[in-house]
This record gives sequence, C-alpha cells and structure tokens, in this order.
Amino acid sequence: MGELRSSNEYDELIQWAESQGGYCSPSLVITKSETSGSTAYAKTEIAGPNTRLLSCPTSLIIDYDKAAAHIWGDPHACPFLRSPQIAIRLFLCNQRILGCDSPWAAYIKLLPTEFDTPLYYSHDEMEMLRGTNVFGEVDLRRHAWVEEWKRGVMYLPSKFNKTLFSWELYLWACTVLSSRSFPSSIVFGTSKDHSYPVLIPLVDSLNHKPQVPVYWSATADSFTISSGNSIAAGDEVFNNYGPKGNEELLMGYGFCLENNAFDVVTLKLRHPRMTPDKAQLVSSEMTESIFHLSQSSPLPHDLVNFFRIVVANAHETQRLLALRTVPPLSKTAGMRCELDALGKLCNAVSMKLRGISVTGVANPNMRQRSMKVYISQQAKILSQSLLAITRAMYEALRIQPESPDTEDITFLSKKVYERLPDCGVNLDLIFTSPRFAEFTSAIKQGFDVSSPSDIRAADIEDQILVLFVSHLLISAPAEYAAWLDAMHERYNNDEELNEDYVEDFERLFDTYIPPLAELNSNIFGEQKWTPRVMAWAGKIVDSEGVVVENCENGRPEYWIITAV
Ligand SMILES: C[S@@+](CC[C@H](N)C(=O)[O-])C[C@H]1O[C@@H](n2cnc3c(N)ncnc32)[C@H](O)[C@@H]1O
Repeated sequence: MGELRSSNEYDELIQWAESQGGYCSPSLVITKSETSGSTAYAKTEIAGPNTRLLSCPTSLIIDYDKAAAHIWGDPHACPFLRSPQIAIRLFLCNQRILGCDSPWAAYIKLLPTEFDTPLYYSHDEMEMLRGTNVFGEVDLRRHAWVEEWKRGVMYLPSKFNKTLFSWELYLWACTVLSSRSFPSSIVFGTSKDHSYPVLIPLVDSLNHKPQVPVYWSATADSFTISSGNSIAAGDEVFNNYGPKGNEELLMGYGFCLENNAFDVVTLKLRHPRMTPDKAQLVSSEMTESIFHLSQSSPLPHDLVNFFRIVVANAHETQRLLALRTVPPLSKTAGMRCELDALGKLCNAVSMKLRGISVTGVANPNMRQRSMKVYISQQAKILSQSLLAITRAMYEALRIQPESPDTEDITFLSKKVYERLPDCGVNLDLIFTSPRFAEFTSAIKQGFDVSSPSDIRAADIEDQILVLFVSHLLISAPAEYAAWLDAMHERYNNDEELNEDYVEDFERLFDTYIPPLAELNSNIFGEQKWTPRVMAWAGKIVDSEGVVVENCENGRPEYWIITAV
C-alpha cells in the first residue's frame, strides 16, 4: 500500500474536489480533530438559511456503477447487482491498495483507519456491553460481513491480487461505508427498497448533530449540503445524519449522544407457537416481531397488543379478533388478559434491564464513554417502560391514579398486588378467608397440609384450585354470580367438556371426593360433585388464571381472575 498522508490534507481534498466541479464554502475550515477525524468550523459567520456549504461533483461520488465498471469492466458483468454494497466495498479496498495511484487518493488517504465501532472492540471492551442488543449484534454483523467478503473475493476478476484483499481491509471498507455513506435513494432517487450506501467525498466531512437544519440537494452534476440556519464564526458546522438512536450510532459510527431524543430500546420478540386465530391477529409471516421503546413512547400499543395475543385464552382470542377494527387503545380483551399481558411484558422488560449494567471506569476513554452513555440511556428507557407498565396495570385493575403522581415503582406495584383480592382468588386468599374456612379445613385434613406453601411444595396447587372452583360452581355464592354466568357460557358446553377431557377428571374425582366427603359431607357430599363439574372447573383454572409475583417475597402466585 502506498504512503498517503500529507500535511495540508484537507486543502488537498478541497482542491481535488474543486478541480472537478466541487465546492467548499470560503467560510468553512476543515481540520483534523483529536478524537473524531475531521471537524468543520465556520471561519466567518455563515449567513443562513440555505447557504451552500459543500458540494461534490457526481463524477467523484462512489456508487455502484463506478465500482462495478472499475472492477468488472462493465456494470452488467458485476455479480453483485442485488448486493451493490459488496461491489462498493471491494472498490474501496482496491482504491486503498492502489494508494497514490488511486484517482480517489486525495479522499482515500483522509479516511480513518481506526474506528470506535464495536467490531473493533477488544474482548474486555465487548464484555462491558454484555446483555445489550449490541453485544449480540456484533457477532451477527461480523459473520455476515465475513461471508460477504469471502463471496466478494471469490468473484474478483483474475487481474486482481486476491491476497491483498484481506479481511481487515474489507472490514475497514465496511466501516467506512457504515460511518459516512449517504443513501442512494436520496442521492440518485433510487427506490427506497433498492437503496444502497454511496460515498460522497468532501460532503461527508461534517459531524452529526441531531435536528440541526441542513438541506441535501442532488442534481445531475453534483450533491450539495447547505446550512438551514446561520452559523456564528467559530462554531462547528454539522450535518444531520437523521433521527438515529444510540444503538445505531454506536454500531454504525462508533459514538453515542447523551440525552439523545431519538434513542430507542429495540425489543426483538420471537413468536411462540400460535393457533391459526392468533397467527391471524399477529398478521405477520415472520418468526419474530420488533418493537421500539423510547422516552416518548415507553409502552407502545403494538407491543402490549402483541403480549395480549400471546397470553390470550381461546375466549379472549375471539374477543381480540372481534376488536380488530377498533382503535388501538380499546383492544383489551378483559382484565385477565390485560394483567397476564402486562405481567409477562413486565418480566421481559425487567429481565432486559437486569441483564445490563454500566461499568464505572476511572478516566474513561472514548469507547468507554460511548458505552456508558449507550447503556445508561437504555436502562433509563427500560425503567420508564416498567413505570408505564405498572401504570397500565393500575388502569387494568381500575385503581385510581396516585395524586400526586409518583414514579416509585415499588410503591405502585405494591398497590397493584394489594388490589388483587378484589379481582380474583388465590390459595393464600382461600386459606385466610373466614368464608372458606370449612372448605380449607377439609383440605388441610384430607391432604395433610397446613398452609398454601405446603400445597405448593407438594405440587398440588392445580388440584386444590380445581376443587375450590368446583366448590364455587356447586355452591354458587351470590357475589360470584356474574363470573359464574360467564364461566357457564364459556366452558360448560359439550365442545369444551368433551368425553376425553371429562375422562381425565374421573380419576381425580374417585381419588379425592369420597374421602373428602367423609371429612365434610356438607361441602363434598353434594350430589352435584361429578367428574364433569370438576372438568369444567379444570377448564376455568387452566384458562382464567394469571401468574403474579408476590411483591413482598417475589414468589410467583397463581390467581384466578373472577372480575368480569
Ligand atoms: C461522516 S464522518 C464525519 C466526519 C468525520 N469526523 C471524519 O473523520 O471525516 C462520521 C464519523 O465522525 C465521527 N462523528 C460524527 N459526529 C460525531 C459526534 N457528534 N460525536 C462524536 N463523533 C462524531 C464519528 O467517528 C463518525 O464515525
């Protein structure tokens, strides 16, 4: 590789571009900064708006046609029409190999050769990212680029010395493209679906500042960036790379922004196996769905809806299908579904939050600073999401919002948990309620247990709940009338309680009911106790329950929601 660096590097770049029809505003000075390559400043005030800053002639823009023609002689002979970025990366590699002999030498020699993107991180640096999306993404991206590199080099015409096209050189080309390219859809008007990255020498010398007003304009002859407002003398002159979150900035560009208003947490959720009705509700052929949490939208409707679909029982699924045409806010399929969906979402978000941590380092370097900003903002958005989920639980349980509002999630979660006895039953409630003392006493004797913990330890929670719900179905207490009616309508029919299903409960009936009837004939001696009633209760226990974490001891509890 030829030696490329010179002292007045940026002047040479400007002269080279201007000699071919390019432009650099006389008010601009481009210098080399310590940390992030070139930085542009306003030498004198730039009067805005719409003052031309930099232009690159189309003849110098590095695009697919030039890359393909340069390497394969004829763009039609290039095998990468569908992956134009491969041709451009190979082209860039070759320009670097050519050194001073490259027609783009004035540009290539100024391109950075070291990057702070995570593909350049050491093992220890990667460890600091453990638990984040970037941690997993790095290996995937490296793998994809390595495969691309192998394919690219394989198809290089024989006139090229393939041994010079090393993986390190290809990675450099990939990173140059990820950190400073423009989309062909904007530069050449190619369709968005077929957009690919192109390099625009000189115009790519500006750093990123979100929301800074700039204009990009393309003509047949050149591509120009103009300022959208006036810039005072001495101020840095920025481009605006678009609304990018820190994950995208870190992966593609190697830096992060503090208080980045466009930051998001991306949640990729694999689809569990779904019934055809649920698959229809998800309305995607994909195997996973992607959601973005942000400060302004910490609990997106489509994310909650995805969890509703995942947790919905058959009846709730039908309700969701019927509600499809209703605006997103009203897509609830009842309290149980809401609680289950929000609970599972809460677990997923908490797990993600627990998986990441900011490692404190004295005198952090640029990479460590970026990671700290990235991870702490991810944690902040995840915490906001947990708060929004807890508030949504308030709404689902019809609890009056706190006044004044609080962000204390522990306090809010405690209130949610305390509300549950008004909406459902669990083992603990059955065991402590005087109303069910007679039932509980027979269970204690019959099963030789003294508490709900004993029942859970013996792994017979389901059976006890089936006995309890059967007891409610048989005794039909007035305060459960509305719920019992709903349960009758949903599950007490021949389709739900078919012979095979009821047969499974015959053994349960024979094992439990006669001995319990001896202990308490008042409750268990009733003629109404049949395998079918127990099967009906079994359906209810299976479908109308929700696992909730006890906020005091963190233990999962199974609640049957009886509010309708
Ligand atoms: C298109 S280049 C911008 C000009 C660049 N400074 C150069 O070396 O030519 C993009 C790179 O500049 C740096 N950069 C851009 N904006 C930045 C910012 N706001 N903070 C830190 N680095 C930035 C990053 O290294 C990024 O990969």
